[in-house]
Amino acid sequence: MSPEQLRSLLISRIRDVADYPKPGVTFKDITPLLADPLAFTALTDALANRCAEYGATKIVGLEARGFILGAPVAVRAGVGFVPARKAGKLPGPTLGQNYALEYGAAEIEIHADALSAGDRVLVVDDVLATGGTAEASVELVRRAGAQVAGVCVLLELGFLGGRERLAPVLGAVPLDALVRV
Ligand SMILES: O=P(O)(O)OC[C@H]1O[C@H](OP(=O)(O)OP(=O)(O)O)[C@H](O)[C@@H]1O
Ligand SMILES: Nc1ncnc2[nH]cnc12
Repeated sequence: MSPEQLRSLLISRIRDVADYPKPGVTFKDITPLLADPLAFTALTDALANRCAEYGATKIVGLEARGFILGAPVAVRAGVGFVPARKAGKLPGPTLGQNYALEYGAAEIEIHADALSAGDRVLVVDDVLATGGTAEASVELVRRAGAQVAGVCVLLELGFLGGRERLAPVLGAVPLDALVRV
């Protein structure tokens, strides 16, 4: 499948929901994509290819939708999966990071011993909106002593400026969106 065919397939399986979860927000619902095995497999394969390209040794997936996308990518790419969870859910000692997102604020945590100095991490999430979540995850990975190899999202909402916000944080680290609107 060409990149353009992949893009068309993926975008055709993302549904717009007006005024959710707040008035004025158009929510990008990926559940139709998850329900289509062809589209979900194509997405998983594309992200697993990025993982190999960037030489990543671990996937960090962001709760909750980043878990759904990131876990099969880790299996397909043959690397470990590290969950970045919303605060208070991990049982061991954690590192945490507060952040704001398009429609609220939150804190994510990873286990303090989940990553080591030799790890190269691919951060996987479904949507890049304001970039608050991605920025927090990059900070967490670096505070855990690992290197960020790349950030990959299914969908970038370009008009919210996440890419511009992340540019100084990422430097030469690639930020890859399979679909941009
Ligand atoms: O770029 P930002 O403005 O930070 O927004 C992007 C984040 O928002 C959504 O997560 P949400 O916290 O709604 O979590 P969910 O996956 O649990 O639905 C989405 O899955 C991204 O993680
Ligand atoms: N508009 C949006 N749709 C889906 N997920 C999001 N995360 C942040 N903004 C979002």
